[in-house]
Amino acid sequence: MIRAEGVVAGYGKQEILHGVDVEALPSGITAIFGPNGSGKSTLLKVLAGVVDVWRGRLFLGDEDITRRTGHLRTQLGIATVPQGGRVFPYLTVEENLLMGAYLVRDRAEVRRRRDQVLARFPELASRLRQPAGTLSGGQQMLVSLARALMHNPRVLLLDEPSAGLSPALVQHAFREVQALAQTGVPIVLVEQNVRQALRIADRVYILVQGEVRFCGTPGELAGHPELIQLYLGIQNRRPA
Ligand SMILES: Nc1ncnc2c1ncn2[C@@H]1O[C@H](COP(=O)(O)OP(=O)(O)OP(=O)(O)O)[C@@H](O)[C@H]1O
Repeated sequence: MIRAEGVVAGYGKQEILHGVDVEALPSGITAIFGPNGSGKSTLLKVLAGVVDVWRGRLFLGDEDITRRTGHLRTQLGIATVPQGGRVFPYLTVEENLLMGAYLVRDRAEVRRRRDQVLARFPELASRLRQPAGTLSGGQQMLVSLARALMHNPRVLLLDEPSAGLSPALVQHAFREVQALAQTGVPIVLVEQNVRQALRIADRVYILVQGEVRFCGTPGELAGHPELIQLYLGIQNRRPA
């Protein structure tokens, strides 16, 4: 699965990640938590190929992808849903979905994936001709997830799918993410909403100032109330 080994990366001259080792589970949800500015989104961008690796290596399965461009990584099956979901607002829902399969030449295959994705997200099926920018925040998030699935990804990188959603929609978004993971797509999830994310995570990393401070299961994390309180802002002993 996707793996970072001793990754050092940053912006300009500013080093943000100082030798990060992270390995996503081959199935299920690997959650990355940590305080604001600790480098979580940067790590996802490094995995996606948006931010360059300065030192260290990245692997997808056995393949070294450290020097692969973002475009090539997409071809290899790494799909990203950026923070806030981001749809193409003036394109219809259907056009947004088709953008997700832009690498696929075979039209029948594109139709097959589209039908599969719409079966997964039936509330989008009745809105195919609607400009995506006119959908609610929660629906836009579904469009982003659906578009990422059109890639038929080997791994899905999700950056704060709950950002900007109302509490009811947050629940909905997490249910969808969990359901996606249960279909067999491994997910790397960056989330501020730690309580909700802990309910669905299978492995947890805590990143602090660009370094990994914890790796384990949610159950193992529950045995470290000091980490939970210090870095995740949760007061009670049991996180979920
Ligand atoms: N494009 C950029 N150029 C320069 N610095 C950046 C850029 N993007 C992020 N940074 C800096 O990198 C550091 C880590 O940011 P990052 O967004 O990865 O943190 P984060 O853990 O995802 O934070 P948050 O939880 O607040 O989203 C921050 O100090 C941020 O200001």
